[in-house]
Amino acid sequence: MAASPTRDNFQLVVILLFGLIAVLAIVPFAVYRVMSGDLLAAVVDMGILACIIGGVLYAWRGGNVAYAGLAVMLTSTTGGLVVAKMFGLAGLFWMGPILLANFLLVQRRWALAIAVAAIAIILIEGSAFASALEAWMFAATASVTILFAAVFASRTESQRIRLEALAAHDTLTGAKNRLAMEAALRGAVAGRREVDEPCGLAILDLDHFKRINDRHGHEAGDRVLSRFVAIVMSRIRRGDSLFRYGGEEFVLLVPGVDAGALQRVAENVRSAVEQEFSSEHPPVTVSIGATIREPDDDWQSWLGRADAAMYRAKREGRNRVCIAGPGEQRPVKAAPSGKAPAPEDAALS
Ligand SMILES: Nc1nc2c(ncn2[C@@H]2O[C@H](COP(=O)(O)OP(=O)(O)OP(=O)(O)O)[C@@H](O)[C@H]2O)c(=O)[nH]1
Repeated sequence: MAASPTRDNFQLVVILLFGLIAVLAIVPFAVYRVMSGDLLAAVVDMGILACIIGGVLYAWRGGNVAYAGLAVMLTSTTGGLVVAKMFGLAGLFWMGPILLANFLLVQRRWALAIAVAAIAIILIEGSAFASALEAWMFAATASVTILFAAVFASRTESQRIRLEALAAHDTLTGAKNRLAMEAALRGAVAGRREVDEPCGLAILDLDHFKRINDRHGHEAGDRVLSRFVAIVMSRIRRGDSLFRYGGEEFVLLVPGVDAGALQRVAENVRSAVEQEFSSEHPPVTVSIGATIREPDDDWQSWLGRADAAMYRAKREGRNRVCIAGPGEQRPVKAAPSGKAPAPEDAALS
């Protein structure tokens, strides 16, 4: 099933909602202006609406949401200024919601800068006010409004960033989680069509991890998992990503490497783990299966090949790196009649 474009895109959702609210708010006024013979005002209303809808459609059809947000903000704020000029104090009522919405549409500093500029233009132009007191009251209320909006936007932003980090990371080890892994592998396979650079993938599985739990307890096992992740993270580049695939199994995505470089990265990780845990009893080691993305891979076949190589590393004695051969697959043992074939896991226990 195709993913909805709004599912993971908060900014796109905000822009779409803004467009919907703009239609609901502006269309009745445009109709009223036409019916009361004020065609110029109706044209202004429809012009503002057309520009906002253009920005919304651009974002919806895959355009850059940051640019779309800026375009929608500039259109609505300019529209608000024109309406204030045409209708005086009554037209100024629109500026409150417009300046508030800007904090949802674009980054805080842009919203703040545009709000200050819009308030300054209205005050300097001055035709909306019958007295200095009115101008002061507008300046004070508008300033308080944008200050609250800025504080609220800042809190919302930091909470959203924390929630996104929580949703993408494994809480025990800090590695990215399986959900993030699937998205990253899908992206790497799709990106192949745009950038023709090689990309490596490795599965890292701790050896005999059950023994650590059995001898030292589950909490000691947890500490080993966290230390393992810290060791791997210290050996990989900024653009590489480590994911917890499940239990004591991890996936490492290494963009921009060929098979030789991938083997060196994996070997470096393997020997670092061996060294760092050499004084433990039992010693902790890792088996690694790695492979380069092939032109006709989907993410599952790519991962499956790395898994087959990791399985071979286990069979060949553990604590080693195996690079998948072309078309390598995890062997299956003959199943009893009537049952689906199962991987030869029994041989590893
Ligand atoms: N402490 C701890 N243990 C975990 C966690 N997740 C999975 N495990 C344990 O990891 C162990 C995995 O055992 P196996 O699948 O038999 O693998 P293994 O002992 O590493 O053996 P090989 O992979 O064949 O080398 C099980 O005992 C799980 O309980 C976790 O989050 N914390």
